Amino acid sequence: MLKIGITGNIGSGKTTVSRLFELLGIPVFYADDEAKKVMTADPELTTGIQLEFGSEAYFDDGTLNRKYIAGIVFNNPAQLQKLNALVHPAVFRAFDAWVLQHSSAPYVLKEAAVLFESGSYKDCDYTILVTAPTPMRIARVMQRDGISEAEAQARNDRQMPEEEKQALASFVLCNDNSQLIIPQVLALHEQFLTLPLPRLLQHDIRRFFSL
Ligand SMILES: CC(C)(COP(=O)(O)OP(=O)(O)OC[C@H]1O[C@@H](n2cnc3c(N)ncnc32)[C@H](O)[C@@H]1O)[C@@H](O)C(=O)NCCC(=O)NCCS
Ligand SMILES: Nc1ncnc2c1ncn2[C@@H]1O[C@H](COP(=O)(O)OP(=O)(O)OP(=O)(O)O)[C@@H](O)[C@H]1O
Repeated sequence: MLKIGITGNIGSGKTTVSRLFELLGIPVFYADDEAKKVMTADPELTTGIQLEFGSEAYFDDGTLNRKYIAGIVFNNPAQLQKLNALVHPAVFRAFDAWVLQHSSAPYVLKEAAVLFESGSYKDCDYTILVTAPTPMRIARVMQRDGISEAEAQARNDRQMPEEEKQALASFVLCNDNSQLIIPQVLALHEQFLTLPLPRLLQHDIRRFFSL
């Protein structure tokens, strides 16, 4: 069974695109959601996070104080690295267990904001990058989350630039409204069902034709 990573910088539309694959019956593991789950459910992790970021990291009822943590980590790369080092191993383990539960699917998707930054793309057979220009992505996130331009920009600045990700991705989906997204998803789905080329070969073909 193929494991396909799907990512894109903030506001690119990777969750929207992943939902389209779900409509086609493809199981999707949402790493960002899983991260939040383990950050409240795994006692070792909650202790580690409190030791690193203080007891304000959680509300009295045990829920995660996302705004507080976001305020720290998205303005300080070293703090973000510490949080990633605590959280990512637990998410990787959860993904491995999840894959075993979906072994009858033709392929599965792992949706992750930091697929390339975390190195978890190396565990995928193929990767999809969803792209859109930065101002469009920032505007989408401001509208979706009701955050300021500076807050959205700070998160964007903590991510690897889109151009660097394009060089690593097996497939690129353009979600800037210049091309319809559903036909792009359908074409990729057909390809994954019928043409499971090894990742390296696919990557080399794309590079050869400058796709
Ligand atoms: C700091 C937290 C609590 C903020 O939560 P909040 O609900 O406000 O944001 P959310 O998780 O939905 O993230 C929104 C967007 O921020 C960006 N983002 C999130 N985590 C990271 C990260 N580690 N590095 C860079 N950008 C990130 C992504 O574009 C993401 O889609 C949360 O993002 C978090 O715990 N991040 C660290 C864990 C992590 O890496 N998760 C993602 C993949 S496992
Ligand atoms: N093609 C599109 N046209 C207009 N709006 C879109 C399009 N694609 C996504 N959006 C909207 O943009 C916002 C961001 O999309 P989405 O949540 O899928 O992005 P994301 O890459 O998962 O973001 P994040 O990294 O913040 O989790 C959402 O409100 C979504 O409805």
